[in-house]
Amino acid sequence: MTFLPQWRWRGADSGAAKSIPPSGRGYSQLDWLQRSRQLAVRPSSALREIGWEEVRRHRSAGDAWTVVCGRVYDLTPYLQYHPGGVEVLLREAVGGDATAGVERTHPWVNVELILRPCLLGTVRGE
Ligand code: HEM
Repeated sequence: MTFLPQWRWRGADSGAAKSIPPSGRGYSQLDWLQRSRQLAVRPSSALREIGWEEVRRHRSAGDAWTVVCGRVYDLTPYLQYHPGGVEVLLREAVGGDATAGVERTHPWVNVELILRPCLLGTVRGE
């Protein structure tokens, strides 16, 4: 059996070796679980309604908000742990609505659970 380090496995569709996540060891979903436990989950009293114009202002790798199913998340700490890589999130999630992308690529992923410490509130009007 050929051993592939976890950031260079073969994609089921392409067969080509991928180089994601980009940062090497220490960025698996289990590492995120460990990291996320160090982040405080906001109490429900701290959650708020957030407008789209505010979401759109947080659109960089250092300040990355997104919306999935009407919930607003600060994705910044999760970016480097995303198994699909950082770039796709910056392109299709950050500063906007990631719901369609999640549904298209991995509808089975429990975003609500994974991003629990990242939850900021809900989108106004949804
Ligand atoms: C914003 C919240 C998101 C979370 C929490 C998340 C989480 C995850 C997780 C856990 C996986 C591994 C799934 C598995 O192996 O079964 C994954 C893979 C992937 N994600 Fe996401 N994702 C998010 C958004 C997105 C978006 C918006 C896109 C693209 C539009 C995307 C593209 C991908 C791709 C392409 C993979 C597959 C990587 C591979 O195996 O080659 N993700 N994501």
